[in-house]
Amino acid sequence: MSTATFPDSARLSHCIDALILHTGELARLGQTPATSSNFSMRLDADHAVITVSGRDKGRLVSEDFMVVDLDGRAVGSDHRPSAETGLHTQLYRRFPDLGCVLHTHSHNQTVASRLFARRGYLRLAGYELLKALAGNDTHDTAVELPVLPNSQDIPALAARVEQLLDAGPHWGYLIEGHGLYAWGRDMTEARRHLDAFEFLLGCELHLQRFT
Ligand SMILES: CSC[C@@H](O)[C@@H](O)C(=O)COP(=O)(O)O
Ligand SMILES: [Zn+2]
Repeated sequence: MSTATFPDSARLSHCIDALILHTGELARLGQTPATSSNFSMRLDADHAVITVSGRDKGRLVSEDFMVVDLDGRAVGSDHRPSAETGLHTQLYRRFPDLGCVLHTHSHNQTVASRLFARRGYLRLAGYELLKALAGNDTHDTAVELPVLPNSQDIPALAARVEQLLDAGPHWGYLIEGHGLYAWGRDMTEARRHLDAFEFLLGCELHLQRFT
């Protein structure tokens, strides 16, 4: 989109640059197959910039982004925002200091989401990398990564997310047979959370071979 369409065009331009850089990296890591995945950053108290629906996330250019309000309505664009916009905007509404939401469909995320769906969560314990999750300062802890049933009904899925957020602090969640949502106060933190979960899911799947 033209950055001139949003009052704080410098902020919009900065966010689009960061999103293009990180989505390209994640695509090259194989985490955004077949146009899957979606990405957003907060612009201000009432707006976010998010990927247009259906675009190849490995080849994004500025025209593949659009502004939405925090109810998911397009602002200054005729494009359709990500089909999962509601899962982004609910997080921005709930957490005023949240700055970035990343959603990917890696192999590890998809396989783990199926393996642990019945239990409803994946327990990650004793890993040094748990310190990558904001607020954790020791390996000697356990974090539960929730696994929600998949649904094409995004408001219903968002309601399930609200329930799990009510229950305690989270840095992300899996959706069964689908992928991972991770978030942070800015792109750096959201990316660190996503990368930590991706690595830890790989470890847990590897360990499964020995149990
Ligand atoms: C191409 S299948 C994946 C989609 O159904 C969806 O889960 C997804 O992640 C991307 O949807 P999008 O509307 O492009 O944001
Ligand atoms: Zn998805």
